[in-house]
Amino acid sequence: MLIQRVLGRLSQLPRSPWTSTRCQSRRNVSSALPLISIQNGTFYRSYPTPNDDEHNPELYPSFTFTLPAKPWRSDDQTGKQGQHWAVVGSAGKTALLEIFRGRYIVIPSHARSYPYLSSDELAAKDPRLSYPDRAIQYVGFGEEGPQVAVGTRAPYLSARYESRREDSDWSVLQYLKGQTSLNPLEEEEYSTLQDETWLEQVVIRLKLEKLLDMPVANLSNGQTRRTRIAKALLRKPELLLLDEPFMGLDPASVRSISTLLQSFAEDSSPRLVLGLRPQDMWPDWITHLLIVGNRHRILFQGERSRAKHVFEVWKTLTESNNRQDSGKDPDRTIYMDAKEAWEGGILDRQLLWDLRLTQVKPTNYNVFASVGTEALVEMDAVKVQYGTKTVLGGWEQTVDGEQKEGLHWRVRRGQRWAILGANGSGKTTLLSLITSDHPQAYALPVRLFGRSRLPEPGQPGVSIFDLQSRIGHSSPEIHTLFPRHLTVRQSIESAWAETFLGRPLLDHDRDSDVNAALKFFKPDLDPSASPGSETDNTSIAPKGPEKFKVFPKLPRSGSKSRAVREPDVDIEYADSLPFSSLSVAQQRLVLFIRAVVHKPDLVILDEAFSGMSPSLRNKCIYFLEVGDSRRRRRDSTSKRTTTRKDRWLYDCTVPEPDARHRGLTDQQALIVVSHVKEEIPECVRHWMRLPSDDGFADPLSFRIGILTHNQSWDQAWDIIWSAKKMEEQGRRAYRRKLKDVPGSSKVRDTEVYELWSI
Ligand SMILES: Nc1ncnc2c1ncn2[C@@H]1O[C@H](COP(=O)(O)OP(=O)(O)OP(=O)(O)O)[C@@H](O)[C@H]1O
Repeated sequence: MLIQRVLGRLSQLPRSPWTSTRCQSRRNVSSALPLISIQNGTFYRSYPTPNDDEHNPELYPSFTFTLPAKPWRSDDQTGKQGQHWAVVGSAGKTALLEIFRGRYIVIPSHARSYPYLSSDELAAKDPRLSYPDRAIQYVGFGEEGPQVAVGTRAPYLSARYESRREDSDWSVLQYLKGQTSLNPLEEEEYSTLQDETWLEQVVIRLKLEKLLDMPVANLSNGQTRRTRIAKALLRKPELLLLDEPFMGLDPASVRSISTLLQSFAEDSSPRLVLGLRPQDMWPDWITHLLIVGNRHRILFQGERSRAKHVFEVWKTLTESNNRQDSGKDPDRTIYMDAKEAWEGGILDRQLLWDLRLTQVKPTNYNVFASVGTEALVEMDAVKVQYGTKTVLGGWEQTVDGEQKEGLHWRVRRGQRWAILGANGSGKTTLLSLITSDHPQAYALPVRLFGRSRLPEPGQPGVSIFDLQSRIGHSSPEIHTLFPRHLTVRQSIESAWAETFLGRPLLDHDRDSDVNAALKFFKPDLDPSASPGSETDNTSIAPKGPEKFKVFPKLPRSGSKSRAVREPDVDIEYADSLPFSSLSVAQQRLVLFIRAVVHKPDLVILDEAFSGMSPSLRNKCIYFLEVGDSRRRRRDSTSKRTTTRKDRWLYDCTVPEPDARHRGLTDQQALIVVSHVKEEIPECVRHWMRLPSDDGFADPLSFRIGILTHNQSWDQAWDIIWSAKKMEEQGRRAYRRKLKDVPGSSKVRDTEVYELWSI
C-alpha cells in the first residue's frame, strides 16, 4: 500500500521534475561563516604519545583549510566563483574526508571547528544539525562490494537470483525509509522520515521510481549506488562527502550522476565534497582540488585552473635534464616544493602516472582476433525473465541471416571477449548463467564445455565441480562473499578447491605456480616490501633505493611432482597474512591471482581490477597476457617487451625459460566485464554491448562485434558507448574491416550471428 501511495503520488508529479523540484529544494543560506575551518591542525588516529611515531603517525600536519558555507554557486553579478571541492588521491583521501566530518584527534584541539553549524540560522532550521555527525554525512563506495552497502541476505551467489523473497528482503522503498528491522522498535532513527515530499523529489531525481518495490539484494551495482546516494540525501545533511561515487558505473551513468550531483551541489542541497581517484573522471563542475600525496600529506590545495599549471611543473620532475635553479624561474617555488615532496617520497612516479603526467609511449597495435576453436560457451535464444520483466535476451539478433529472438552467442577457445553495457543491463546475470550461480542456468539453452547442465541422452550433465575447476572467476560478488580469515596463500590455493573453504588439491607444480605468482606480486602484497598506507599500498613504481631480490630459479613445469613445498623466505609473508588485513585493492589482486593461477579453460574477470591503482591494474594485465616471464620478443597477442628500463617490471619477472606463467594460451578463453576502458586488455578483440533503456542514461541497443587488428580500445570505446556513433561508423566499415582479420572468410561466428566492426 505504502509503495502504491508513493508511486501514485509520483505519477501525479509534472513530467519534467527537474525545474519544479530544484527551486523547492534550494535553501536560502545567508551565513557567511565557514562550514569547516581547520587552522594549522595536525591529526592522529589516537592520542599521540612521545614514543608512538610508527604506529600513530601524524596525518596532514599543520593543515589549514576552509570550506565556506556559501557561496557554492558562481555569481554572475559579483563575479564570485562558487567552490566545489574534490579530494584526489590514491591513498589517504578517505582519511581526509573522515577528518572533515570530525573523526581523528586534532592537535591543538581548537584547530578544527564548524562555525556555520553553531549559527543561529542553522539552529532555527534544525538544532540537531549543530552536531557534525548529523550535519555531515559520508558515503564511501570504494571500500565495499556492491551488496555490502545495503545489506545482503545471500550466503551464496545464487540467492541473489532467486525469486523467493524472505521477510528480511527489504524493498528499496523500505530501505530508503529506514524500515529495515523485523522489530519496528529497533528501526533506525531516520525511519521516522516525515518529509515525504523530499522523498518523492529524491526518488524522481535519482530515477528510482521503477525500483521502489525491488529487494535491495537484487539491485545491480549501479542501482545500488543510486539508492545509497538517495538514502544519504534523505537525511538532509548540510554537507555530503561522497567517496569514489563513480567507481563501477558505466560511462553514461557517470555523466548522468555527475550532472545530478552538480545540481545538488549548486543548490547547496546538500553541499558536496567528492573523493576521487587520480584516474577517475573529474567532473567539469569541480572548481577546487585537494591533491593528496603519500604518507598523508597535501601536495596541492586550491583552484583547479592553478592545479593545471602546477601539474606542468610536476611533469618536469622526471625529465632527465632536471630544471636548473636559475633564480629567475617564475615557477621556482612550485618546483622546489615539488622536488622536496619527491625526495621525501610524498610525490612519486606512480602518482604522476596515475595523474597521467608521465609520457605514455604510443603503441602500434597489431593484435588479431582469434577465430577460436571449440566452443566453451554456447547460448541459443537465451532469455532471462522474472515474471514479465526480461532482464537478458529481450532483443532480436540476425542469426543465419534470419531475425531471431534472445541471445545467441559462442565463446571459443582462444577468444577474448569484453561484455559491455550500462548498469543493470544484465552483465552479471549473463555471467551467472556461465558460472551456474543462476537457477535458470539449468533450464535455459546454455551449453558449457560442450554439455548442458542437465544430463542428456548418452551424456551426463556438466557438474558444478567440473565448472569450478574449468572456470577462473573474480567478481564483486565473490569479493563480498569470500572468507576473510584465509591467508593470502590459502586464498590463492582455493583455486584448486571445490568451494572457498574446501581442501585444495595441490602438488609440486601447483605449489610452484602459486609461489611464482606470489613472487611476481610480492611488492604489491608484502607489507614489508612497500610503504604502508591505510587503504591502498599497491604501489609498484620503484621506491627509493629498495631493490627487490633476484628470484631463485624455479623448477620448470613438468618436473616431478612433490607435495612438499620448499621453504622460501621471499614469499613467507603469504603464509600468515590474512585476507582481511589487505586493502580492497590488494584483496581484488588476490582474487585476480586466484582466477588465473590454475590456468583454467575460461577466465572470467568481472570488474576484477576495480579499486586498483592504474599501475597495479597494468601489472595484472601484464600477468594475464605475459605471465611472470621477462618477455623480449614480440608475438601475435602482445607487442610488450620487458627491458631494464622498466625496472619495476624487470625486477618482478624471470627470464622466459624459468617462467611458470606465460599468459593466456590459445587453449584458454577470456571474458572481461568493465566500465573502464583501461581495464580491458588489448588482447580482447571480441565485444558484446547489452542493451539498456532505464531512463537514466541514453538508450543503447544490442550489438556484438570485433575490433580490427590495428584498433585500440581507446579508439573504439566512445563509438561502442554511443548509439549514434556506432550507427554512423559501424555498418559502413563492416565489410571492409572484416577483411583485415586473417582468416576472416572463415570466421565461423559470422555464419551464426552478425559481427559488427567499427
Ligand atoms: N530477482 C530479481 N528480480 C527482478 N529483477 C532482478 C532480479 N535480480 C536482478 N534483477 C535485475 O536484473 C537487471 C540486471 O542486473 P545485473 O546485475 O545483471 O546488471 P549488470 O549489468 O551487472 O549491472 P552493473 O553494471 O550495475 O553491475 C537489473 O535491472 C536488476 O535490478
